[in-house]
Amino acid sequence: MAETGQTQNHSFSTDAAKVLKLMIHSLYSNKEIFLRELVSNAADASDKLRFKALSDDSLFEGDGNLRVRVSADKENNTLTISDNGIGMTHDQVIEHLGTIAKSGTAEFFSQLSGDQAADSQLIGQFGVGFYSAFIVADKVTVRSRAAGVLASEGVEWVSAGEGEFTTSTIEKSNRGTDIILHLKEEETEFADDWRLKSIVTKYSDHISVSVEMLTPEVPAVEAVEEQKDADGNITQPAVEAKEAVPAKWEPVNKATALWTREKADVSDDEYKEFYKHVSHDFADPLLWEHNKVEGKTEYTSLLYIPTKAPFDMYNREKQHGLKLYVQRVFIMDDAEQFMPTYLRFVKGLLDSNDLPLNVSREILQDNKVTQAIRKGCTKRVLKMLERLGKKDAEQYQVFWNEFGQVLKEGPAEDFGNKEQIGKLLRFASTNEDSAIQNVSLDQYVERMKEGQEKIYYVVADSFEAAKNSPHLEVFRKKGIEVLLMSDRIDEWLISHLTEFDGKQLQSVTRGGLDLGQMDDEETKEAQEKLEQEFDSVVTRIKASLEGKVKEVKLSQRLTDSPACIVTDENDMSSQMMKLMQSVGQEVPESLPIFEINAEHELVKHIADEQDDDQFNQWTQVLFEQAMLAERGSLKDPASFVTRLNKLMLSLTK
Ligand SMILES: Nc1ncnc2c1ncn2[C@@H]1O[C@H](COP(=O)(O)OP(=O)(O)OP(=O)(O)O)[C@@H](O)[C@H]1O
Repeated sequence: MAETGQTQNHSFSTDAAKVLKLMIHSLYSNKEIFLRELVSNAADASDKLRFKALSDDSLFEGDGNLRVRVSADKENNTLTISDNGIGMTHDQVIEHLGTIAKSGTAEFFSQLSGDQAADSQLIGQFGVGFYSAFIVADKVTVRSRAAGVLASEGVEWVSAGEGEFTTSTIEKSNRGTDIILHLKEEETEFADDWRLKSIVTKYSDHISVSVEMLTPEVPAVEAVEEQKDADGNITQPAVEAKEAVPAKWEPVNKATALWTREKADVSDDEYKEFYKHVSHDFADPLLWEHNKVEGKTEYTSLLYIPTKAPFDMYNREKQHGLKLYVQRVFIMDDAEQFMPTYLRFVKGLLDSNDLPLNVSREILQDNKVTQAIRKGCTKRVLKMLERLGKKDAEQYQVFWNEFGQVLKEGPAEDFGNKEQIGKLLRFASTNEDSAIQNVSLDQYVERMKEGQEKIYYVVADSFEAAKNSPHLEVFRKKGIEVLLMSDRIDEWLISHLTEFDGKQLQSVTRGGLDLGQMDDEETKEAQEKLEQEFDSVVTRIKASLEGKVKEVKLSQRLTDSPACIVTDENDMSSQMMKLMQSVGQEVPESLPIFEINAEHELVKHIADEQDDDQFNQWTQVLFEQAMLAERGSLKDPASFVTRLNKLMLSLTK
């Protein structure tokens, strides 16, 4: 560490100047939020100290009255946010304030467009926290001393937000952090007490730490005796003596932890502001629920569903979870034990009366109370979403578009709530043939045709591929709805969601197609007749494709295409094979079933072909075409092209 007074120069770890410039530009129209961010950090620092002091009281250094102070100096155009929380060491300052952003930043910032409205949403998702100070300041000084270290081990961090910062060791007698903003010339409004007070009450009323501002000194008043002129008229009224009232720090926020209040006493705006404090999100939440649970396990939960997904939501390793309080004392951030991974977008907090104050992540892991709360919270979120889905389809769609992919991990992770999660899923379907995923399984079941027993779906690489799959032909003809799935996770989802509402989910590309009672007797008879007629052709094709197919069948699913590939009931689906291959996994060899459409002109043509060589060529081409349509690639594409060319050439003769 440097000697006191010695200054060290550092560079920010990313393209900081650019990032800051973009951020300032994007957030400028809502610049006052910098104060919310800084007060929020200061309140967090107080919470952290209170928690640490549970096991080491001496960290309070005799001052357990934790508060945040906001003060302005008009003359020097500065604004100071000061806390007596946990503070930071020299190394922590470099770690926390020297990294403008976390991993994935470069990629994230490449998405910014220069359009202020769109960018501010993106930046909000990203969370700028401390650095929002640079929206209004051209220089920021941070002076901090960590709780429990010597006064001489304070640290000062200074930066103009242009890619570099300096640190030096300072003497700081009081514990905690002072953030001093040297306001830009045009931002004098933030050195005005009234303005500051109104921002603090607007954004920070609900946080549990007291935010104080200095009420200026009222000077003493000397007593004056009443004086009258000769006619008895008062020329000088009496003035009573008053003692000077010294300047005083007074709380300007309510400082009652919002979740401890009665629901009926909390306004929507207060819930929204509190969300921004706990989540570091800039946008309003989509919905929330606040509950006091009584009974065997007692706790309060305040759970929020965000409107926008954070930029790194798909990273399953990313920290997530709820803030945990025990008897109103902050214990930890990101307590992931209370939410399953597929609900990792849920933000908010829990306050438990049943956990010990010295609870650690390890204790939480294997704890009955944790399990009961997790179960309760999971059910609550699922219910909350189900209600939204029923009440407001438009809002639900906003949710689904942001978080649907994550929710699809649910049935695999949370078997017990499979049916409940199933109700929340939305898919594209042949009902509308649009890529928008807005069909629920309940809606599907409602629309099922008479005699239809299963829920049909197709999984493909893209929506277009799913929509145009030859396997859908007979379903379209009969007017049976099929769910069109094309998200990467869908195959995984469907392998865990095999039933809904007592109805089996059935892939249209798999196994024998049994449309059950939906085929009338006439159709069945016609099919049997065709099968007899084509018996020898099928045997011939089978011989021609020896070693390449498991079986050859007359298709019941095709109307327009000559042939298609079907996966045997117990084999791995084409989509799962592709998924495994894409992550470098070995895929067990399994032969497909080849189905031909006896009504198709090409198939009729082959059936009549007497020349064995020609017959083989046609069969191979039909087979390879079907493989291409289903799997997207061929083992030997060059031979396919040669064969096709040869056949086309023969047609020109
Ligand atoms: N007043 C403070 N006292 C102690 N530590 C602080 C203070 N302000 C900031 N920090 C530290 O600096 C870190 C970075 O703060 P910053 O506001 O940039 O991000 P954040 O609050 O962690 O999250 P987000 O980026 O989502 O806002 C904090 O996590 C905290 O460790």
